Amino acid sequence: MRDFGNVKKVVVKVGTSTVTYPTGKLNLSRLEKLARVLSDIKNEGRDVVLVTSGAVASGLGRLGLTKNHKTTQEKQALAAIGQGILMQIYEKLFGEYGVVVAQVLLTKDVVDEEKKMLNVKNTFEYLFKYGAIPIVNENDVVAIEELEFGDNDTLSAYVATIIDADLLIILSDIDGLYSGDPRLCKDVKLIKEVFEIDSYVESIAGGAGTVNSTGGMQTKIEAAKIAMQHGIPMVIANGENPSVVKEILEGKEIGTLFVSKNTVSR
Ligand SMILES: Nc1ncnc2c1ncn2[C@@H]1O[C@H](COP(=O)(O)OP(=O)(O)O)[C@@H](O)[C@H]1O
Ligand SMILES: N[C@@H](CCC(=O)OP(=O)(O)O)C(=O)O
Repeated sequence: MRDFGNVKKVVVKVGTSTVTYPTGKLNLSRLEKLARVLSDIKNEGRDVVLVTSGAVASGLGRLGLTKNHKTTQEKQALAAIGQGILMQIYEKLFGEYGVVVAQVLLTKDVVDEEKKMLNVKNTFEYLFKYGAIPIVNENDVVAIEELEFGDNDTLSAYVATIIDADLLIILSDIDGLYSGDPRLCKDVKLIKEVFEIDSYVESIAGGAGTVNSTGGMQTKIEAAKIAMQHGIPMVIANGENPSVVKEILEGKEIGTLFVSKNTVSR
């Protein structure tokens, strides 16, 4: 068993493959379960942040387009269309559980500028005071790094450091970090715990698995580095059934845990 009994602040990141179908349409049954479990862990008394991808895919889905060969500018416009679609469904689903949500669009440079970072930190603080669940995505109209490198994973790690989270959970379309990309290699094994991001870990992390996703395991390892440097444990788990979030918090050994050896248990 893992000891997450004292986790007060938790950041949960969901990838494009978790919230949308390859058609770009919303995966409603999954989103319903996600809203339910996050509302539930909020009711337990925790501060919860949801970092969500899926804006570009939702834009594609709404327009009936496919991803192939979209330019960065096209993706920016699609993200602007899709972001509203995402917020509309989150507003509806969390609203059913009486939970207030807030849209927070960020760019990663907030961590480089003290003034901006303080503004963001203060906003999160008041959102928690108001009992809201901040729903974060990158501001793709302003920043293009993520659209090119698929980096909501590292954005979620930055958010975890800004709010001084006790745990970061990344939900993906795979059970965790394997000894090789299961889509490409046979006989790969799930790695349960990683205590250090060394050259071996970097070497086994490959790119994205599905048509609308970006970043793959590489950006999740980058996220783990950031989290571990700040003493924040991170778990990668399969978001197929979002109720795993609750099980992870209960200490069940699900997915891959990244924890620096000198991190005291939170
Ligand atoms: N070593 C690895 N272990 C697990 N998955 C890997 C690995 N290397 C590459 N991948 C790929 O990373 C994918 C998950 O990342 P990604 O496609 O970006 O999804 P998400 O939308 O959840 O961010 C997996 O489906 C898998 O194909
Ligand atoms: N801001 C983009 C996120 C792109 C991205 O990082 O996607 P993913 O690899 O699925 O987490 C969007 O909402 O489409």
